[in-house]
Amino acid sequence: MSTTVANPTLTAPVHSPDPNAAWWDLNLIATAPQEDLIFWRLESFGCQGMTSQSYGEEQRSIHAYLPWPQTTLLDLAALSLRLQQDALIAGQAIPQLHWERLEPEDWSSTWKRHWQPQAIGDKLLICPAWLEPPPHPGRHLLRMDPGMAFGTGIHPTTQLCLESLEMRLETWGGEPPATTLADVGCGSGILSLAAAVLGVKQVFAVDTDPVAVQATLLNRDMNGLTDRITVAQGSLEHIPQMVDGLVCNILADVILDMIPEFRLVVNEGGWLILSGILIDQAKFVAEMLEANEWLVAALWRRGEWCCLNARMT
Ligand SMILES: C[S@@+](CC[C@H](N)C(=O)[O-])C[C@H]1O[C@@H](n2cnc3c(N)ncnc32)[C@H](O)[C@@H]1O
Repeated sequence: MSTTVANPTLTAPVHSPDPNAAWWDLNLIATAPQEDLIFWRLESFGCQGMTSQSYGEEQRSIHAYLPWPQTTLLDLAALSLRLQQDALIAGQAIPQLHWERLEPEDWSSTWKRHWQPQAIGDKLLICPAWLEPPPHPGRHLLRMDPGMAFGTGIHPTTQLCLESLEMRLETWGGEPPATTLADVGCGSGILSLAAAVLGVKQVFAVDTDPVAVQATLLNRDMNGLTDRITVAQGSLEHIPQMVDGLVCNILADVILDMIPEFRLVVNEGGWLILSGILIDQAKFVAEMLEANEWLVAALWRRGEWCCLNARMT
């Protein structure tokens, strides 16, 4: 059995769920090819903490969470209808949505049960902090407790950024091609941690959400990277110095606004890794990059999501 977790949503305003509130636990049984579309619909609806458990090759049990009582039974019925319509339009089997109410505090621990260690790219193994890591020869171990912040490493956008970082930071002649990096919208800190273990000497992580700042500090210290990662609450303007590279996994709208500012923090010859971008938004983001004298060197895609790698022209 394998497990994937997305925590929490990308498309709703990113905020931290209140562990003192009750939640709806939504469950759908679907097949693997249906998964992307269902995740997309659940995210658009504002669901959080999505998980997908595999049984055999094809079957998936998908869980997602919505706050109670802000979400009424009528809302759930509407979501169910949307999911059915999506499946009909895509010519897929109709998934059945079931829901139950979770009492306060259950939410924060429930999704953790579904999250298992996961190898990403060729060099990383992400392991929930509360589990014993499996053997991981040739891989750097990152122990993560994202708490209520985004960034378990399972969302496609996080994976695309991790894999891009790995490719970018391949050592040539023993020296990694970046010594400083900014991680804008650090969430759990997963990208900062990965960059540090892959060789970046100093990482500057920022996030507007104090919950994310706390999670990054916790994960940084738990992984023995205290002296390599500086964390601040805020955004681009809180990067304290010029950097060689910048990674940013937020939403396309936010990234579009930031693009004109990237040159103010990235050194000559520097590079960008940008995700949180839907595939049909990629063209706008690429055009904005080019208009600001960035060369789009690669586009990596996973499902509906993509990641742009750019360098300064
Ligand atoms: C999708 S999460 C990415 C987390 C992590 N970097 C990853 O790749 O898994 C986006 C994060 O960006 C933060 N954020 C949103 N708008 C921001 C902004 N304008 N400046 C800095 N951080 C922002 C959110 O609080 C959230 O933690």
